[in-house]
Formats: sequence, C-alpha cells, structure tokens
Amino acid sequence: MIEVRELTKRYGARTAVEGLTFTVRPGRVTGFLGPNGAGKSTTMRMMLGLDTPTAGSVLIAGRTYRELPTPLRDIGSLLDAKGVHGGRSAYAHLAGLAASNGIPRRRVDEVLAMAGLDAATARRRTRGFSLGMGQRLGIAAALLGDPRTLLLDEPVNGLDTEGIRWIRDLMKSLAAEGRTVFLSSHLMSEMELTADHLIVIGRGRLLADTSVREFIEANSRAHTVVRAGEGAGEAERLRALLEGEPGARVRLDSGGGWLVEGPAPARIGELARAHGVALRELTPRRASLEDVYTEMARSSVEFGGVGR
Ligand SMILES: Nc1ncnc2c1ncn2[C@@H]1O[C@H](COP(=O)(O)OP(=O)(O)OP(=O)(O)O)[C@@H](O)[C@H]1O
Repeated sequence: MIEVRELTKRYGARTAVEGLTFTVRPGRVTGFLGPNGAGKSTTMRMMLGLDTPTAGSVLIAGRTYRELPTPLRDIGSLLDAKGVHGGRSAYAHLAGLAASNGIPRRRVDEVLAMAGLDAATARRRTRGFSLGMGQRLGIAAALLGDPRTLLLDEPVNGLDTEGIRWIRDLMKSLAAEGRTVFLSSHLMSEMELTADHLIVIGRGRLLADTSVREFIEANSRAHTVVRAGEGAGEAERLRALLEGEPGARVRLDSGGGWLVEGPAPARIGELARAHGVALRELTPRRASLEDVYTEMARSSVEFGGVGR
C-alpha cells in the first residue's frame, strides 16, 4: 500500500505537486494519469525518497521510504530504464543489486526468466541493449526483492506488441497475488486494458481517484449508433427526429448509421416508435478511456496545465 498525504513539492516559485492525497491499494493495478508536466514523475520520485516533499508525506507499507530497512523488498521501481551502467552485463547489474540488498543470487536467474531475458542476453553489456531490452532489465531489477509494491513509470515504453501484452499480463498477475501495482502510461488504450483503478492529476492536484469504468462513465456522455429501416427517406426522417431532442448531437457514423450523443438508447427507441420509424440498429457505444482523456485535456484549462 502507498499512502500519499497532503503531498506538496515546490521548486522555487514553481509548484510541481500541491496537496495530493490518495491511497494506492493492494490487489489491483492503479494507473497514474496526467498530461506532461502534471507532476507524475515528481510524485513518483517522492514515493521513492529521491526527492524530499516541501510538505506532506508518502508512506510505503506504513513507513517512509527512508525508514524501510530493505527497500527493494518492500517496493520495486522502474523510473528510468536508462539508469544502468552500460559497461556491465545485465547479469552483473542484477547480481550487484542483489548483493547490496541481501538478496540471494539465485533470485537473479528467477527475475531474468520472469522478464524474458535469456542467458546469452543477460551476459551482454547493457550498452548495446534496445529500448525494449532495457525495459525488461528494469523490470527484472524491480522484481528482484520480490516486493509487495511495484511502481513503474511508463513501463511499456519501447516495447513491441508482444512486450506490451507481456507487461499487461505480468502487472495483472502481480496484482492478483495481492501486491500493490502503481504505473503511469501515456498510452490510454493500454491503460484501459491494464488498470483497474485510476489516479488522475492535473497541475499537481488530484482530479480523480476512481475505477476505470466509473471514470469513463462519469466523464463521457451516452453515445448510441442508430440506423433506420430500408425505406426511402427513413434515415433522414430519423435524423430530423434525433436532432429535435434537446441537447442531442447527431453525426454520420462510419458504419452508415447515425452516431447520437446525448439521449440514452431507451429514449431513442421510444422516439422512433412514437413516430413510426423502424430501426435496424440501436447500439450503445461506450467511450474509451482515450476518448474521455482527450476530451478532458481539450476542455479543461486545469487539466491542460497552462499558465503555471
Ligand atoms: N528539478 C526540478 N526543478 C524545477 N522544476 C521542476 C523539477 N522537476 C520538475 N519540475 C517541474 O515540476 C512540474 C512537474 O513535472 P513532472 O516531471 O513531475 O511532471 P510529469 O507529470 O511527470 O510530466 P512528464 O509526463 O512530462 O514526465 C513541471 O512544471 C516541471 O517543470
């Protein structure tokens, strides 16, 4: 569990994080969202004791990072996959970390296997690693202490489709084991598939602490695809009816029907029946996390982070 309480960070006159309070709970994947400059990295650095809060606190399993006797066993992290000495092999890097944290060397082989790095790759100097291999090594390091909590900044960066799926499954299985998994990503479609819960920040402040489903439902209007029967002029009659509904927006859908924003499907069905328009299709369309996030970014100055 990660408990963030009234966390504030100022750099001179600039406020990066302001009065953030939230709890990252075990047993689920929590996604951390916010536009560039919102304060995600600053928050994650404070969680790991790499930056000192101006005010407030972060507790990992009830203690501040600096109070953890063996931090790698409590929290595994991946902030910057490039933070590895390029002249060392992946194996040497992990073995060094294990030795300095009292972790048995056999665990190195286990995490290499979990991260999908084979023995030959593990013996190579990391300087020649691709971005994806570097990410895998970073994840191996994060798993080294078999930690109860994992914190990952953009873990799918540089991974191909198979690598992205691998991370998704790994994060879900770690959460299913009862661990706390906290990750940021700017790939909304990926976040929607991976995360159960979301923490959304903008300009250093908390905007949402909610499940992915509730976040989408609360921030999107109902969309419905509706198609009229075959008769001549039926599609246009339907459009006129729909446009007569207060607050409705009607657009042509790529499938040839009308995409209606505003009225719920039941209301559209009633309207069509009352006016004798036969319907061929009436399909609620759920907004994606990407839709909601993009809309939020466009409509909210607070979220856009301008003027700081
Ligand atoms: N060391 C620093 N000195 C001064 N200002 C900083 C420092 N680190 C971060 N900031 C500022 O704090 C704000 C938050 O930055 P932060 O990197 O935490 O955002 P972010 O949400 O992680 O963005 P990104 O997605 O681009 O990494 C920004 O305005 C940034 O310029």
